[in-house]
Amino acid sequence: MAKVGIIGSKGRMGQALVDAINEAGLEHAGGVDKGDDIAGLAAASDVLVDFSSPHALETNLAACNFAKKPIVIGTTGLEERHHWLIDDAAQDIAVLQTGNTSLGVTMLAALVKEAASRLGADWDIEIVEMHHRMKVDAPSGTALLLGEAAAAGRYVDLADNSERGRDGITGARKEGAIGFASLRGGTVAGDHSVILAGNEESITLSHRAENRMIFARGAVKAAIWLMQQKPGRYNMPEVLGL
Ligand SMILES: NC(=O)C1=CN([C@@H]2O[C@H](COP(=O)(O)OP(=O)(O)OC[C@H]3O[C@@H](n4cnc5c(N)ncnc54)[C@H](OP(=O)(O)O)[C@@H]3O)[C@@H](O)[C@H]2O)C=CC1
Ligand SMILES: O=C(O)C1=N[C@H](C(=O)O)C[C@H](O)C1
Repeated sequence: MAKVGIIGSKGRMGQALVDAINEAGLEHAGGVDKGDDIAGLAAASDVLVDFSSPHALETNLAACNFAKKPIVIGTTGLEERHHWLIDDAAQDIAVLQTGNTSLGVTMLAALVKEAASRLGADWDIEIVEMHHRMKVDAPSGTALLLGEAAAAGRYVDLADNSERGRDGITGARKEGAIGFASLRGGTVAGDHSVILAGNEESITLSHRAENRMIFARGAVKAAIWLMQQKPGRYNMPEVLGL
């Protein structure tokens, strides 16, 4: 039976993961939180799943690389330097990083890419997300993933076209911009809408997470799949065949 180690085990996602691991008939190899022994966990696990903090990423990747174990990274709030670290580690071990492990969001991203590629740049794209009051990063990893999908559909770079944190006299919207807005409150597990606003008509593509088990089940599915892969960097569409 495959042994799954959890990074961020006492957190909201870590707890949901324990249920998903049991539900899938896998073994829980143990878990770590801030200050715990990640090297020991990596040695004891067949695959690791990380829902913790960007601050932990470098150490986590080093431990997985040393033990030659694959890792699923669901942690969000990652910066460019974190993606370089992931690319580097993926030369030696299998790594899957995603802002959202659910089937629904993976499908939504494919629909957003398709819509963005078929509609002209005169259709303005805005991404709105709402999460629980404890969330520490914005925009959400999912919002950024959906922004990347829209940008890929338009064959442009998200970094050159995103508009974040509008406030005050912002001036008119730039043509081709992909806008982000983040709401925080209550216990919302994760709501995302991508609005494509044209002249006198608009389309809204949305996803609502009703609870965290959708993320946990997706992460376990990804972990099982990742154990069979060669070193490299992978994503959820590959796991789900979308
Ligand atoms: N990709 C996806 O589908 C999803 C991603 N997420 C992301 O997962 C992450 C965790 O979310 P959530 O569970 O709600 O957050 P929580 O704050 O509930 O849990 C985070 C856990 O990580 C631990 N942690 C913090 N720093 C470290 C560290 N340096 N090393 C090891 N463990 C550490 C915390 O331990 P301690 O209390 O000791 O600090 C805590 O137990 C977030 O980035 C979130 O956005 C969430 C849901 C789905
Ligand atoms: O922090 C959360 O809770 C979530 N984080 C992920 C994100 O940043 O998109 C995924 C999900 O929406 C829940």
